Amino acid sequence: MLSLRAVNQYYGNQHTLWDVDLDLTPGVCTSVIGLPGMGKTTLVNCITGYLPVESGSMIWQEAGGPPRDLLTLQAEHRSAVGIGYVPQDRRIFSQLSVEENLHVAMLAASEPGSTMSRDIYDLFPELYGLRQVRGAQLSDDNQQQLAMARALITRPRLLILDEPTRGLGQAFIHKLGNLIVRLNQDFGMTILLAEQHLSFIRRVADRFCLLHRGRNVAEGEITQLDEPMLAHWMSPESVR
Ligand SMILES: Nc1ncnc2c1ncn2[C@@H]1O[C@H](COP(=O)(O)OP(=O)(O)OP(=O)(O)O)[C@@H](O)[C@H]1O
Repeated sequence: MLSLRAVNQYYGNQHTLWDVDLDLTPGVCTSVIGLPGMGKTTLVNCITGYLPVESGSMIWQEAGGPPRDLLTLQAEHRSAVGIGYVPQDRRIFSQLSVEENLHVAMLAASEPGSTMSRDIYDLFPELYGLRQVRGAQLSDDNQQQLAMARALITRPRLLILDEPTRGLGQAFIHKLGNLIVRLNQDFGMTILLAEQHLSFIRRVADRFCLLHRGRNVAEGEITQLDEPMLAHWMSPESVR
């Protein structure tokens, strides 16, 4: 579905991503893991188009469709090809109600004639009772649900989540895990999850890609993410 080859990114003259290769397979949940500052957010922002890439390629291809060079598309056009994004800071409109936030997302998706679907409230039943409540008045858990609902209302084929568990309690994290598994297994959605919460990653992801100082140093099935690998790349000593 999405193939990255030799992606390099710089912040000014700071070389941040180094020759990153990554393949996302349809229907598979892949987690980009790594300690803080290793480049997870930078990588997802390069895929969504919010950050420019210095060199490399990103090819998007769906079954039966032609390959498309994502790097030629602006961020808003990448969402139109089927990429939904839930950023770490959620970016919901705090002065708009839940329903207005969802309407804005639908308008931005530029699907002429599409109407607000009740399906989204089937996935997020708590939001139904909060339709008229402004974003700023929602709890953190409900803001996260709204950010996900906003990304899902455009029916993406690839959903990208950047540290969705950050700052949230265990009960909500459990519920979030159930939702991600459901989207992946029941709806066949391809998911890219930037995370560092290991038990959550093990529960929801099929595959991992481990970033260390902006390089993809290991990848594979989630069952291959074993203790020696974690000790080597994800312990405090590994940043020295
Ligand atoms: N806007 C920016 N300008 C300059 N450097 C940045 C910027 N954003 C991130 N960086 C740097 O790029 C590197 C990778 O950061 P990034 O946020 O991608 O890591 P991360 O793995 O997502 O970390 P975290 O888990 O803390 O979100 C870090 O050294 C960070 O300080």
